[in-house]
Amino acid sequence: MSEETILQFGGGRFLRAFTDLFVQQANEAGQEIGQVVVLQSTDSGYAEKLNAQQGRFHVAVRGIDRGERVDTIQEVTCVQRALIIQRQWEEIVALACSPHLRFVISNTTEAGLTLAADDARDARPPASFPARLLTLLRARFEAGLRGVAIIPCELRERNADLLLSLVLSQAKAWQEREALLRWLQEECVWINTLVDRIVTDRPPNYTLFPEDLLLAVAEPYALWALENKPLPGPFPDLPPILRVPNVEPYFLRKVRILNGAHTALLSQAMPRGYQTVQEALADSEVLTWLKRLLFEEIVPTLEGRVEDPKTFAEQVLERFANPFLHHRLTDIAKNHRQKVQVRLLPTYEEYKARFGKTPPLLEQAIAFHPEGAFS
Ligand SMILES: NC(=O)c1ccc[n+]([C@@H]2O[C@H](COP(=O)([O-])OP(=O)(O)OC[C@H]3O[C@@H](n4cnc5c(N)ncnc54)[C@H](O)[C@@H]3O)[C@@H](O)[C@H]2O)c1
Ligand SMILES: O=P(O)(O)OC[C@@H](O)[C@@H](O)[C@H](O)[C@H](O)CO
Repeated sequence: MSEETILQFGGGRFLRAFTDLFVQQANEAGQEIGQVVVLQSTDSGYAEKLNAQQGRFHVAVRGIDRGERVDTIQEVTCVQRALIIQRQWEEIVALACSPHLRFVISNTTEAGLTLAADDARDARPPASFPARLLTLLRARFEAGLRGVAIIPCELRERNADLLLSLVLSQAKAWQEREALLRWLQEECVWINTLVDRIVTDRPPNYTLFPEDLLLAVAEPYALWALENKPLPGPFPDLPPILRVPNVEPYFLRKVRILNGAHTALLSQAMPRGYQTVQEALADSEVLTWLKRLLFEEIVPTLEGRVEDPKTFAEQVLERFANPFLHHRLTDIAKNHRQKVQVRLLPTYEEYKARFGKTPPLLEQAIAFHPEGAFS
């Protein structure tokens, strides 16, 4: 199927090795999902690279899966084109009014799920991601077309509900019509999700497809939990994709354990001068600290609330040790303060409330500021 059915805010390595790879695999399995158009929000430059490569790139899946070594590579060809929001807004508005469009997928990081002060209704484009989305959906509504499914991948609790509330706030600030507000809530489907797969750039020693500037490296593990609401068209149906009544327990377990451990690890690894997660965990002192954090402070706050947090934490340690990944600490340190708020502080507060004392390792991790680590 050659129609462009998916509008994707963001084309970073995570979306390439996760949603795009799934769309590719589903298309190859005859599921007829359609093609993706990537929208570049920042000046990261990947749109030019994607277009120069005719939308094609490779995903290497590398690691150990149930004791077996996995080292595969797959070409992804489902990205039709990439558009730059600042320069090609009118083309993007036209695409939003395509009858073929069914899904809007996003990964705009922690920075994307906020409104900008004084965003102008007639700006082309508006400044914030929610205001841009509102403008595109309004164009679609005014064209008399059916709603779409909005599937955010940002690691925020109830990410779709949050995005909808931001879109509605912006719509009220712009005094949009009631009919549009109803259409957004009743004709569009807002799907809360939880994503999980560690994705890194090409490691220095990986020599396949040297001409591919967009090659991403992923671990074999992948989980995409999506709220099970009716969708406007075929969506990838693959083993890593779970349609569930409620994504909350998946979010809580993954973000508090895996992302919490990553963010906390910086406090031990950066001052020691390590560059990657794998290097840091080869240091037995750092590994022991991380295990204590996980099993003495994080897992106890999740017992009885999510399924088997201890086993999940053990699996996370194995995933972190994946010798084929080159996971840079500087990538994990981006937007650090916002990550601490979501990934560590709630555990800290819940630990104090549940056990009546301060968790010492979490306290250390929360006090750490990566900017100061190199000074
Ligand atoms: N890499 C992973 O292992 C992984 C796994 C799960 C989730 N994630 C999510 O991916 C994000 C990081 O992405 P990546 O690993 O692909 O890194 P990346 O640097 O390759 O891509 C970052 C993406 O975020 C977008 N972005 C950054 N700032 C933005 C802003 N202010 N407004 C709109 N968009 C913005 C960029 O355009 C790009 O698409 C994290 O926030 C996390 O939520 C990453
Ligand atoms: O991608 P970030 O910057 O939000 O967080 C860094 C890592 O914790 C994250 O990328 C994990 O590897 C990922 O969330 C695993 O699913």
